[in-house]
Amino acid sequence: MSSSGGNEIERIHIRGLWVRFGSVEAVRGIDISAYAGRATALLGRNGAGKSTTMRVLAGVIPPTEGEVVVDGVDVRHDPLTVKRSTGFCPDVGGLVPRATPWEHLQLAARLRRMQGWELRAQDLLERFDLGAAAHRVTGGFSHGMGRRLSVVLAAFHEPSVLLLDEPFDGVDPLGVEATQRVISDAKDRGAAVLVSTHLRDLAMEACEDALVLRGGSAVAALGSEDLVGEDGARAYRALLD
Ligand SMILES: Nc1ncnc2c1ncn2[C@@H]1O[C@H](COP(=O)(O)OP(=O)(O)OP(=O)(O)O)[C@@H](O)[C@H]1O
Repeated sequence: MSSSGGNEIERIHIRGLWVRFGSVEAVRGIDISAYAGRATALLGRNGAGKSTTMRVLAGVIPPTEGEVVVDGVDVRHDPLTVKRSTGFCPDVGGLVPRATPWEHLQLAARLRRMQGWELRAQDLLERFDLGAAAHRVTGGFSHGMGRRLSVVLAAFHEPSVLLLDEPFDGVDPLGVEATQRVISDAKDRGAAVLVSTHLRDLAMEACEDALVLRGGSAVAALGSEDLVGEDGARAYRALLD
């Protein structure tokens, strides 16, 4: 962990990140700083490099080049610690079709040696309206139910870095509200939150900062007030062209 010019704790520190898949340059030299108690929106068109950046931060794929430090740990040196300390809601997948939400939470608790996890698990499932489905296999879940469970799993162990990739996609208003509360609770306990989404208005409600990616590069770092409402929509559109 390092500190910004003020007294903020920098929980995500990316400098000169490049990710290549063969000849495809998914991420082309981006820098990101994200701080304790703040949420940052990662915006950009399809293929801009948002999910790839999230996966690197979660320790799922290695950076091709560049420095990526998550809560003081270099992902290149210790991806396992990074995996444990982050909470990651991937844009797709991540759920075991033959397991129930309760079994997912049980496994997550065992892997992290969490004590007294049951009450928190129950509370999160209720908040996300998944209480009645707690013992149903996820293979039969609707898209929105799967999204909501993925957010629950990411937030469950109260990580210091919460990474939510398209958490609002196909989620109903109650699920959106529960997700906004998870983001705000995470900020209150000092986590840094990164939210990748196409839903600019929802992102601006949850986030203080925004980073716009285009073709794997960062084209703007803004405060959320710059991207709100119709003026914000126009400003955002201009950044995408
Ligand atoms: N495993 C992979 N192998 C090859 N190319 C990949 C792989 N993952 C991502 N890419 C490519 O990298 C680029 C960035 O993809 P990425 O998924 O990061 O974009 P995104 O901004 O999350 O897009 P979306 O909004 O559609 O989810 C795209 O051109 C994509 O095809």
